Amino acid sequence: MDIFVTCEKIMTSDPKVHVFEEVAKHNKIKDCWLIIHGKVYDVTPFMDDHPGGDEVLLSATGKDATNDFEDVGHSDSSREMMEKYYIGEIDTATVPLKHSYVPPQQAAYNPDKNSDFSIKILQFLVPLLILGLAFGVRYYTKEK
Ligand code: HEM
Repeated sequence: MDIFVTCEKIMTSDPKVHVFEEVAKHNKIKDCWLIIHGKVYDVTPFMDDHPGGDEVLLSATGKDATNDFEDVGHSDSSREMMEKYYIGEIDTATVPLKHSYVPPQQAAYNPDKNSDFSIKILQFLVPLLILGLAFGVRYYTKEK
């Protein structure tokens, strides 16, 4: 009876909650932990057998690997397989936020800017200069 109560306690007891910093340390072939869908998996025994290879599993350590896992389109059987490696939950508050891309600030387009103004002046002056030059050449080379 006592054993039954102990077993029930273990099965219904709260899962271990890991902090990100601790999970991220397990980033080796012989010691590899992953965070997928808020759960922590110790996939060390699975490294050699993972059909996608051990390199991808290693590259998914030290971060929330949910997107990497889902991007592959893992089968239902692979999801069932995961249960074998489940070792607890992740304290989501400790997971660093993803850096989202912030586009560089661009100066608003302003047609009255100085550079635009000088281009307009040049557009007007250059043809005048060419015309003046042409008249000058004609004047000095004219037979007297
Ligand atoms: C506990 C975690 C994981 C388990 C149990 C697991 C299991 C499996 C299984 C059984 C397959 C064979 C295909 C299928 O049945 O879906 C597979 C393929 C694959 N997995 Fe995982 N996987 C895990 C995590 C990951 C992660 C985090 C990544 C990515 C970083 C990954 C990348 C891949 C790749 C690239 C393939 C090969 C797909 C192909 O060539 O068709 N896996 N995985």
